[in-house]
Amino acid sequence: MAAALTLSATMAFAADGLPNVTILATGGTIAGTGATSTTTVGYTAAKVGVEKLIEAVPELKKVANVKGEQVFQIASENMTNDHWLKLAKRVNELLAQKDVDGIVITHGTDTIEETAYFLNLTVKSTKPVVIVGAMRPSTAISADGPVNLYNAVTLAGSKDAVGKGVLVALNDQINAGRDVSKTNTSTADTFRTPELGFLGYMQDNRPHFYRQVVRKHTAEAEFDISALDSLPQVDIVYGYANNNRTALDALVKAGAKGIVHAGVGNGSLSNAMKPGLIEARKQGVLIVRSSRVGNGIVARNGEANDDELDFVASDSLNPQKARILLMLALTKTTDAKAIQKMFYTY
Ligand SMILES: NC(=O)C[C@H](N)C(=O)O
Repeated sequence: MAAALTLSATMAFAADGLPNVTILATGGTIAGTGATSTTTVGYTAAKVGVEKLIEAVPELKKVANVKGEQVFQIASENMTNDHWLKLAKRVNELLAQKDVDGIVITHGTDTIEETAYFLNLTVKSTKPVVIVGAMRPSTAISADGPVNLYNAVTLAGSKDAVGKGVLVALNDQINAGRDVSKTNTSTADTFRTPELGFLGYMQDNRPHFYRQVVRKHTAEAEFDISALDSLPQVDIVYGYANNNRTALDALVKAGAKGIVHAGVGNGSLSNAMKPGLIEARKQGVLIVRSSRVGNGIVARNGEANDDELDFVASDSLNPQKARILLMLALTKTTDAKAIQKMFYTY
């Protein structure tokens, strides 16, 4: 295990009594600029640097000693496995330092839920990690970035956030990185944990927690990316009426080691798709049955006989999160039964 890992951590706080929070900036709309103050949709993401983001919220100084680092500057639709590996390694390096109490990551909202789950499984510390974004660019009359950033820094500097896994905080709500999803293309209240609910509120300069995720994460997770410079190729195929296996076959031919099937309903497989998945499995490709529904459990041996087909059921992970767990699982094993266990653990 790498020397930089902190398996259990307490927050030290600086001499002035404030926590030391590092903001890692990665781009997104929170750093976006529009042509006018009323432009809320047709803007350019990833333009404003981390120092400017910090300067825009002088109130941050009251809640933490804040340092900023520009890790990259992208719209989050361009997020890649390489970006995740770089980010997770930097987070682990920083959290191993005694003078870092928490991390905030500013991020585009389109893939926030994926980065949050990736870090939830690869950060080796119990110190708070909070991901934040905005739905409106920094230049908008109604910009949500400043208050979201203020709340995220407050949360990352709070002892209440220790050991809670990677958190996503926007719109005064705290969501778990495992479960949160973007549910609306453009409104400020887009981040939700459908049905299971969010964990708590940010209000009056402090977090108010009401629930906690019981699945393993961060310091308890078994995945170690410290020596990795790539991840196994895992892709997603989508279920829909009148579908076919063309995309699936192309992905398998292109070298996919795993396929997540975003099936209809409870992860159902059409007669057109099923033979392709069975063939792929026979060639050694791991198959995870997930659902495009976005809510609920895909039950093992429910809509397909996973025992017989040697498939994995995604439990409650949506396809994009199932892809992340399958990639990390494949860094440890290619045994479908062992991977199924991971889907019930994380
Ligand atoms: N609101 C946003 O941040 C959307 C933007 N496309 C991004 O994910 O970078």
